[in-house]
Amino acid sequence: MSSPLLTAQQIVKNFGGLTAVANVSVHFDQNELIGLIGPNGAGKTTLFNLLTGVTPVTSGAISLYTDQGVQSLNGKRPAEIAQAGLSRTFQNIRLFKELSVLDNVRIAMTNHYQEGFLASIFRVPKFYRTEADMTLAAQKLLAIFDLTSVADQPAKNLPYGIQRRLEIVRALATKPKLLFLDEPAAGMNPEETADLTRLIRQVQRDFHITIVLIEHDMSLVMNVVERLYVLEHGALLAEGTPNEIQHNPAVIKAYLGDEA
Ligand SMILES: Nc1ncnc2c1ncn2[C@@H]1O[C@H](COP(=O)(O)OP(=O)(O)OP(=O)(O)O)[C@@H](O)[C@H]1O
Repeated sequence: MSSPLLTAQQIVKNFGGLTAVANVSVHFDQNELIGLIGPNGAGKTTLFNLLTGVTPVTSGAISLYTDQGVQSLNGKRPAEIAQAGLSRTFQNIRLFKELSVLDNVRIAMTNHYQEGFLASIFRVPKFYRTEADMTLAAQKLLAIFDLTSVADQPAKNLPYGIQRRLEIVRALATKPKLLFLDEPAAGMNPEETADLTRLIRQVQRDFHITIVLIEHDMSLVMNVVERLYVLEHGALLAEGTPNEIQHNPAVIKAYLGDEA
């Protein structure tokens, strides 16, 4: 039996008259790799924003299962949610472009515990004793992701696919229990997408974390995830294994129709 990590029950988000997320319930278990798919405007990014505190829910309950019991995430700010163990990447790349690859990772580590960029930049987070320890940990992460040779380069010099990889490293630098990836393969060529697929699998396995992935690239999703949720017009259309989803008539009609 898998144990739950995060549950969202009957989540609703209204933007004025528009219901972007309509009564959606999902659960993500420990060490799971889950896909979230659906047509444009289905509410996928909004759901990520709700779960990570970027946008407040209109109604519904978000609960995180921890060693200390169940913790409600409702009303928590993004920094508090990050501290609770949820980390994410965004659709658009959000690196500090002028800073080195290594500093991008070090800042991500410190951001976990401090609110402001300036306040955090020279502080060492709790889980490292010294700045040297933190730098060593950042270097180790870069090595795992094959980024050692570019550690001293400004992030802006990296090719697009490598920048996206660095974003995942930054999200991992906060030592999350749950990692949300919002279209990590967007804009990548097939070779970069194949590399990324391997990387996501490796991260989930080696870091023993739960990963939730929004993705338009169906080959990536179907190859990598264990379970999928499908959203349409803000509502949950289906849930199942990749095989079940691929054969679900409602999903084929709503989303896979042009690929089936
Ligand atoms: N801040 C906002 N204010 C008003 N409407 C919003 C806001 N954010 C999202 N929406 C609307 O909510 C709906 C869901 O959008 P969302 O971006 O979550 O969809 P998505 O499934 O992530 O789409 P895509 O695959 O194109 O990224 C859309 O109709 C969108 O226009």
